[in-house]
This record gives sequence, structure tokens and C-alpha cells, in this order.
Amino acid sequence: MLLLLDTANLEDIKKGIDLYPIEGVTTNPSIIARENTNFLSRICDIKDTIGSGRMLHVQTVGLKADDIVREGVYLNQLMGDNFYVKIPVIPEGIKAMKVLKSMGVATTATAIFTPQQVVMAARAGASYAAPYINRIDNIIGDGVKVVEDISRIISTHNLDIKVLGASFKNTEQIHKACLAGAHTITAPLDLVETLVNHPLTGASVEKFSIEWESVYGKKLTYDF
Ligand SMILES: O=C[C@H](O)COP(=O)(O)O
Repeated sequence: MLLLLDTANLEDIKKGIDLYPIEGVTTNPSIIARENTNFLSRICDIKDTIGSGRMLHVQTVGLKADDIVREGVYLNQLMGDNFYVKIPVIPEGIKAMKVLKSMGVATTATAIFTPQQVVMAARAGASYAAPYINRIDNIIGDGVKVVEDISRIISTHNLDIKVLGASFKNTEQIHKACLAGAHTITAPLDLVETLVNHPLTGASVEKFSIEWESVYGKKLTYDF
């Protein structure tokens, strides 16, 4: 179970990798546009910030297979290790996944709303599939059930693809997607923080400090 940050905000990425066991970053065109900055220099800054040991999944913007492949090859050469070209599961995207697979470039299938899209992406050679849990819930679907079905199809048919749960809006969706078999989760930093923070944890720590300080004061007893 891996945890990624779904953001292109450098401050959030720095804070996230400093505090938490973050294994990488995912972006899409909306996330980049929100930063309103130069796309390529921001992607390079993200890569420099996370290093080569963490994954980076960057989405293409082309709508034709040739354009997607051209973008993918360029970004892959620029980013080096641990890079995934994130491609929507439109027909031209599936074609691009096949071509990139034949060129040895790793891809992540995104904008997934149905399990059959994952079957298609897996056969086309994608390494990850990103179902949009909250966007499915928003159309009165069941995002977690889609993850469950995807996980079942992957294991039943021994497909070589991992589930990268995306589009989360609350902790419950993340919790249930993990139970449903999501291999990796991507979420913005504020949501990742809700996975750690709990009022009773905070209250317990506060009580420890009060009781310690009532006897020993604020100083530690260690002789560093
Ligand atoms: O690229 C995938 C994002 O996780 C989509 O998230 P969103 O539904 O919050 O825009």
C-alpha cells in the first residue's frame, strides 16, 4: 500500500515528503493549471524535490495517439527513473499505451470510471490504473465498489496492472478503497493529513505533556 501526493504545489510536496512516507506525486492538467506556472519547469522542480527514488506520474494533454506518444517519450526522457506517463483511457489513449509499452515507456491509465476500462488498459500495457472514486460517487455510482470489482478482475485474470486510487474527497473513501484492494492511493496533502490527525490522539498527547510537566517541568531528563 503506497501513498502518493496528488498535487503540483511545491510547498505541499516538500512538507508531505518531509513528514510522511510519501512514495511519489501525481498530476493532471487541472492540477498544473491551478499552479498557473510554466509546466515543464514545474515538473522538473517536482522531480528535483522528490528525487529519483519516488514515483512521478504526469498526465499528457494530447488527444491523438501520436501526440500523446510524442509527449510521453519527451517527458520520459526528461524525467528518467520512476516516471509514468499518465494517459486518459480514451481510445487514442489506449493506442498510445500500446505504442509506449512497445518502446519500453511506463504508463498509468487515468480517468477510469469502469472496471472494463482497466482490462483494456492492462492489455494495452499500462502499469497502473487510476479509478476516480469521488467522481464516480458524484454521479450516484459507488467508487469503492468499482475499486473492489477492478481488484477482483485483476486477481481473477492475473492482469499485470496495479490500482492507483484517485479523486478522493474524504478519509472514508480512502479507507474503503484500501479495504477494496487499492495498491496505491493518491490524494492532496490536506487529505493525507486527515489520515494521521485524530482529536483523541491530540488530546492523549496533551495529557501526557501535562502530567509529565506536573512532576518534571518542561525540561527533559536525558543528558544529551
Ligand atoms: O487525476 C486525478 C485526480 O485525483 C482527480 O481528482 P479530482 O476528482 O479531485 O479532480
